[in-house]
Amino acid sequence: MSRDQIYSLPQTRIGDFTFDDAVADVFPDMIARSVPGYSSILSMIEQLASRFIRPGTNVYDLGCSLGAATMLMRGRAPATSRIYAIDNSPAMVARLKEQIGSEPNRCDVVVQEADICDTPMSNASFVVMNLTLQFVSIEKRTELIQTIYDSLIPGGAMLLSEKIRFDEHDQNLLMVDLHHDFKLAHGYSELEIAQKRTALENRLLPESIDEHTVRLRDAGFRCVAPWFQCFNFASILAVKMEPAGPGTELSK
Ligand SMILES: C[S@@+](CC[C@H](N)C(=O)[O-])C[C@H]1O[C@@H](n2cnc3c(N)ncnc32)[C@H](O)[C@@H]1O
Ligand SMILES: O=C(O)C(=O)C[C@]1(C(=O)O)C=C[C@@H](O)C=C1
Repeated sequence: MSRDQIYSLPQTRIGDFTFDDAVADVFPDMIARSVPGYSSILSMIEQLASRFIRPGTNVYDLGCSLGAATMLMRGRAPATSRIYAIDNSPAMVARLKEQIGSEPNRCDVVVQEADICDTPMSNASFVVMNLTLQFVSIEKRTELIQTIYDSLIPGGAMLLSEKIRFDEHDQNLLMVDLHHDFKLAHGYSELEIAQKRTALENRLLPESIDEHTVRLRDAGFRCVAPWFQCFNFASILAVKMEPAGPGTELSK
């Protein structure tokens, strides 16, 4: 695995962070050393795939990067389901297309270079947005979450992982600081951390768990369960409930 050294030398002008060839080349190392709990989240995506993916349905990995979640889900998905792995970074999509082929007795994987905000979705049993919504402009997030909700079959689920912010000032500072310590402990220098922070400033827009929860509930998800948090990263499972059976009280 190539080591991420993108921000190791001083830069005179730090441009906005982009998912270009340089990032795609080192992405597995970058994300493992930058996101506390990334490997745990991936292994839970695999577990959830077994539970939620239904035969004959679609699965969406939105902002799939190099397809880490897609590969794990494919191992658990019925052969009659289909995974759409979507990303708008040509560098990520090219690498994933090279790697993924058809495998006997495994479901199809369709890799698409597209903006997830313009992607039609339907008949979905499981939708994953692992650290992607944070890069979508805030004005477009509500419509995107609604599109996902509408595309899900009853009983289908969405997993949303995000970098988060905290309303309480001291708590926010503490979590940002602990994330900083995490990066130092994983071999990044103060310079690398500072330069990447500048690059991400206008690109990665974190919201609070409450803001995410309210948006998910407003879209129609009745079960919204934050299930993971480590410092300023969190993951939420949202389930579209089956319609209530005859005689069952609907409690909203
Ligand atoms: C942090 S990475 C996601 C990591 C990946 N989901 C995983 O589990 O390894 C964010 C990805 O989202 C993609 N992305 C950001 N905005 C997007 C958009 N509007 N449409 C499609 N992909 C997007 C980026 O190109 C990048 O590959
Ligand atoms: O390095 C950071 O501070 C991050 O926020 C990590 C993060 C992310 O959350 O998406 C940022 C960009 C890279 O894609 C990998 C990880």
